[in-house]
Amino acid sequence: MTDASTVPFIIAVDGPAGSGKSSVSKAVARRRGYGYLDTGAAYRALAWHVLERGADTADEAAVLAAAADFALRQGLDADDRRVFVGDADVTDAIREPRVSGAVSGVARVLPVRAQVNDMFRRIVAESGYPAVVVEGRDITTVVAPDAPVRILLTAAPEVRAARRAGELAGEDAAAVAAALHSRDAKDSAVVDFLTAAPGVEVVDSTALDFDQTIDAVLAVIDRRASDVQRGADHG
Ligand SMILES: Nc1ncnc2c1ncn2[C@@H]1O[C@H](COP(=O)(O)OP(=O)(O)O)[C@@H](O)[C@H]1O
Ligand SMILES: Nc1ccn([C@@H]2O[C@H](COP(=O)(O)OP(=O)(O)O)[C@@H](O)[C@H]2O)c(=O)n1
Repeated sequence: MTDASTVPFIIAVDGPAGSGKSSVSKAVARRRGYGYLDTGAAYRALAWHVLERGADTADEAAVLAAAADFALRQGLDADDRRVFVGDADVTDAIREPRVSGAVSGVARVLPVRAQVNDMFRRIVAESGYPAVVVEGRDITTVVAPDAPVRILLTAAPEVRAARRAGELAGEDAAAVAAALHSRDAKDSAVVDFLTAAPGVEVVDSTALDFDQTIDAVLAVIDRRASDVQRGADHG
């Protein structure tokens, strides 16, 4: 599945927390042999890095300083979700509530967004995969606005909160829900991932189970890919 001469076909997936972006994108990538890029993991790793330096992500100068010295390693293999900052394996640490609570501070710093977006585009371009599913908040609008497939994955707020609470065993469900909604409110002040930009297809997973959501996303990919092919045939 790796051919460095291939320009990857990008499948851009955005949506709020707990909508299923990571799990659904990963499953789609596995089924099709595509690459998978979790852009939120990079923001989380940078937030971890800021905290590790004893700083606060509310301090923009501290975020910028940490970003200037940020050695992130993250692959595109859906079966290898490990994330490193330097030699530290931060795969589990970046999912901890202290990092989730700090990450929006990193995400609101615009020069940081520009820096990580360049990194995402480079990782995808050099990946060698025929196609890459890239998921986050601003992939359909900023990182890859020309992607042939652009999807906004949504679900009702209470459904998203319940899904996230189900993952964080031992955490208080009401506290998890409050943290998730507060993070969405902060994040959506920076980029709009609650409404679909023109040309972006909405997949609402509120009433869909996990497999049905995967099928809905695959159906969009196949439809868009055949539109692209038809355009090429007639162009
Ligand atoms: N359609 C669905 N039905 C039920 N559970 C789902 C569905 N989509 C995702 N999940 C589960 O919800 C949780 C949150 O999904 P996740 O992929 O982490 O969301 P996001 O990346 O958008 O925050 C995971 O445990 C995942 O397995
Ligand atoms: N493209 C992206 C992806 C994530 N983020 C930030 O990174 C955080 C973590 O993203 P995530 O995708 O891991 O979050 P979940 O949806 O998994 O809860 C978000 O809360 C945003 O602050 C962003 O600003 N832009």
